Amino acid sequence: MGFEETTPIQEQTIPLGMQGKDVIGQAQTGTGKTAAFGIPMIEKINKDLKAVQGLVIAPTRELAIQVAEEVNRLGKNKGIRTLPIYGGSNMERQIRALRDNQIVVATPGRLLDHIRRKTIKLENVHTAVLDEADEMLNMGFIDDIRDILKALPEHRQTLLFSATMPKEIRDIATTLMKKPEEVKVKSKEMTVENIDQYYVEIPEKHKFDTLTRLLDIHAPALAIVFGRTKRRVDELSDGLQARGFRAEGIHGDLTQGKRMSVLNKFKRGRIEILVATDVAARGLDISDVSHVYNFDIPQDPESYVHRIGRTGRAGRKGESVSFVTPREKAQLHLIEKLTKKKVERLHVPSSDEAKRGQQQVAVDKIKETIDANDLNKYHQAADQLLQDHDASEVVAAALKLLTKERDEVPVRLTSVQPISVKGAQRDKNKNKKNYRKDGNRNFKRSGNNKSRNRKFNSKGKHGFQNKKRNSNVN
Ligand SMILES: Nc1ncnc2c1ncn2[C@@H]1O[C@H](COP(=O)(O)OP(=O)(O)OP(=O)(O)O)[C@@H](O)[C@H]1O
Ligand SMILES: [Mg+2]
Repeated sequence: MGFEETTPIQEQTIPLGMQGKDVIGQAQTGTGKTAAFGIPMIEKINKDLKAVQGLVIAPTRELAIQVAEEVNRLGKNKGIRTLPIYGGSNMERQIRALRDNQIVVATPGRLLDHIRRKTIKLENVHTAVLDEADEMLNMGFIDDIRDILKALPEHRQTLLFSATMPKEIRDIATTLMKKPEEVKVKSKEMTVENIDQYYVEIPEKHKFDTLTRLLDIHAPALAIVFGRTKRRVDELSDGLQARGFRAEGIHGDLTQGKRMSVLNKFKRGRIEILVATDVAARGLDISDVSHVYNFDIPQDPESYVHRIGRTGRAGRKGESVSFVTPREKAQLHLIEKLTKKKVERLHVPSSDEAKRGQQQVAVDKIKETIDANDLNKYHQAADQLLQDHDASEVVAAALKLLTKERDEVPVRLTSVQPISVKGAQRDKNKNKKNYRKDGNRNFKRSGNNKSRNRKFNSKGKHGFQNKKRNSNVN
C-alpha cells in the first residue's frame, strides 16, 4: 500500500493483537488505527476456512464501507476478503456474499438483523473490533453491542479503538473484555499537531457572511462545514449554493442513495464543500480535506476532536475554524481542557479582505500556469496585446476574468440557541438517541488512493496567521 513505516499506534498494538490480547487503543485522528487492528486480524485468518472469522463493528454505514475497503486492501495479497454489511442494502445479496468472506465490517443494526434471522454464522469469530469504540458504547448503541457480543464465541479477542475514550466509557469497556491492555499513544495534545486550530468570536447573525469570506480567503481544496441540525445543514448548503459555492449537504434524513452520491461527488472534487451534521464527524478518511469549519460549535467536546480530525490526516496539514458566539466561550474552554490545546483567535475578515482573497486565487492560478510552461500558443496574442495596452492593464483584465466575484445575495438562517455548558451536559443523552440505529450516520470512501506513497510526518506549520483582533463584519 506504499506505507513506509508504522505509525505509533500500529507499532504498539499490532504485536499485542498478534499475541491474542484484548486491547483498548487510543490514538489521534488519521493516524492509522484501521490498519492497527486490520493487520493482526488478517494475519490470524485461516485462509482455508470459508467462514467469518473477524468482525469489525462501526457506527455508520459509510464508515463500515470505508473500513471494509481498507481491510480488503490490506488482505488482498493473502487472498482474504472483507465484506461490509449495513442497513439499506439488499439483504439477500448480503446473505449470499456472507458465504465467501472471512472478515465482516458491520453496522450494529443490520448485524443484529442477521443474527436474529440466523443468516450469519459467528461461531468461528476469533477477533471482534469496535471501531469508534466510545461512540459504540454510548447510549445510542450500547444495548445492541451487548447483544452482538453475546452472540460471539466466549473465546475471542476483543479490540477497541478510538481517538477519544472518556473514563466512564472505558470503565464500561473493561467489563466487556478480558484483562485489556490499554495503549494510549503519548502525545501532549489529543488533537493532531498538524491541524492549525482557530476560532472566531462572532454573533449568530454574522456567522454566514463570515463563513463565505473565510472560504474566499482560504480557498480550500475540499472543506467540511459542520452544522448542528439537519435543518441547519439544509439551510447552509442552500445559502452557499446561492453565493456560488459548489456545496451540498449530508445528514441522516437523506436517503442512502443521496448520501452516497453527495459523498462520492465530494471525494472526486465535483463539490468543494460538504455541509454535514455530526453524522460525518467520525472516521471518514478523505485525504484532500484541507479545512474544517465548525459553523456551530459542537455540543460534545469529543465531537470537536473527531470533526476537526477530518483534516490533517496521515501527516498532512490542515486548518480548522470554529465559530463561537459570545455566550459559547465556556464551551470553547471545555474543548480546550479536553484537547489540552489552545485554540487561537482569528480576526473576523472584512469584505475587502475576502475580495483580496478571491483575487489571490486568480493570481495563484496565473503563477501556476506560468510554472507549467505551456504557453507557446499564446505568445503571439500576448505580444499583440502588449503593443496596444499597458502591461499592468492587460494583467488586471486577465485577473478580473479569472476572479470569481462573489454575489453577496442575502442569506438568512433560522437562528439556533447558543450552547451553554450546562445545557450541553443535559442535552447529551437526548442527542445520542437521535442518531441511534443503523442508518443515520453513514459515508463511503472512494477508491481514491493517490498519494499513498508516503511516510507519516508532521512538518512545520504554515497557513494564515491573521490573529489580529478586529470585528469588522459588514
Ligand atoms: N503506516 C502508514 N503510513 C502511511 N499512511 C498510513 C499508514 N497507516 C495508515 N495510513 C493511511 O492513513 C490514513 C488514515 O488512517 P485511518 O483512517 O486508519 O486513521 P484513524 O486513526 O482510524 O483515524 P480516525 O480516528 O479519524 O478514524 C488512511 O488513508 C490510511 O490508509
Ligand atoms: Mg478510524
